[in-house]
Amino acid sequence: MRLDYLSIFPAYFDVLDISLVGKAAINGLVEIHAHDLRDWTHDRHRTVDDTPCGGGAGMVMKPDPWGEAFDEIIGTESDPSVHVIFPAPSGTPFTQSAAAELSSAQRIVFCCGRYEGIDHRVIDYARSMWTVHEVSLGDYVLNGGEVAALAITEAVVRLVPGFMGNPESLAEESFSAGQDGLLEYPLFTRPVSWRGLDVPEVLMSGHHGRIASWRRDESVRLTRERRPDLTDSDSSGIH
Ligand SMILES: Nc1cc(-c2ccc3ccn(Cc4ccccc4)c3c2)n[nH]1
Repeated sequence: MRLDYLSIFPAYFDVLDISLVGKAAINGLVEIHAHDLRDWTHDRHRTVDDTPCGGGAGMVMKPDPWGEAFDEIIGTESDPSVHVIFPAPSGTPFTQSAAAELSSAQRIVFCCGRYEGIDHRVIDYARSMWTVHEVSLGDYVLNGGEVAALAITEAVVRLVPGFMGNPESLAEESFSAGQDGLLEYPLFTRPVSWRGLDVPEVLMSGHHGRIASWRRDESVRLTRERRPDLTDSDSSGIH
């Protein structure tokens, strides 16, 4: 899997060399390429923004640098196997199932906007050439797309076959299909007693049936408390 990042702050992606994603890069599972959008400007000030047509506050990212960067990084041929991701507050909420779908992609290009956003013709052009995803991380406002690109990268790469040492652990995570779309139950490890707080006895009983039942009950309880929106979905085991 090749991952490209287009941004006016490409150094944001240096962190990928440190983390787990860095290991995947070393193992050849993923290739990481960060690019400075200003490399595709031609004026002395390396300008990437301009005032919004129709007025309004803030600045909008000009289409020209994006188009030239696309030509060089992706090419001028249409290819639906290339996934181009535009993080945006107006995007579709990013989900675990979207991460799972993207984990089989061979090529993902993250377009990280700043200012008030990117000229919409850039997205329209990308849609005419590749498979485009406008995604939101959640209902809160970031200053640009870089943090969202990092989060999406981690969610996707950890699902790439061969990346996780123990793929079985993926099945038990919150939001995974194996968890029936429920939140993960509380976790404990040694010591059994810590600052007057004890591990639930059932977990020390060695009785696998009771342990499984306790964990299920805890997942249902937590999901009902914190994410009632998940309790009605078809994928959840509770209705
Ligand atoms: N989930 C999520 C995504 C973003 C996001 C993504 C890309 C950009 C590019 C510029 N901004 C700043 C901005 C703030 C408010 C309104 C419009 C643009 C971005 C924010 N915020 N929150």
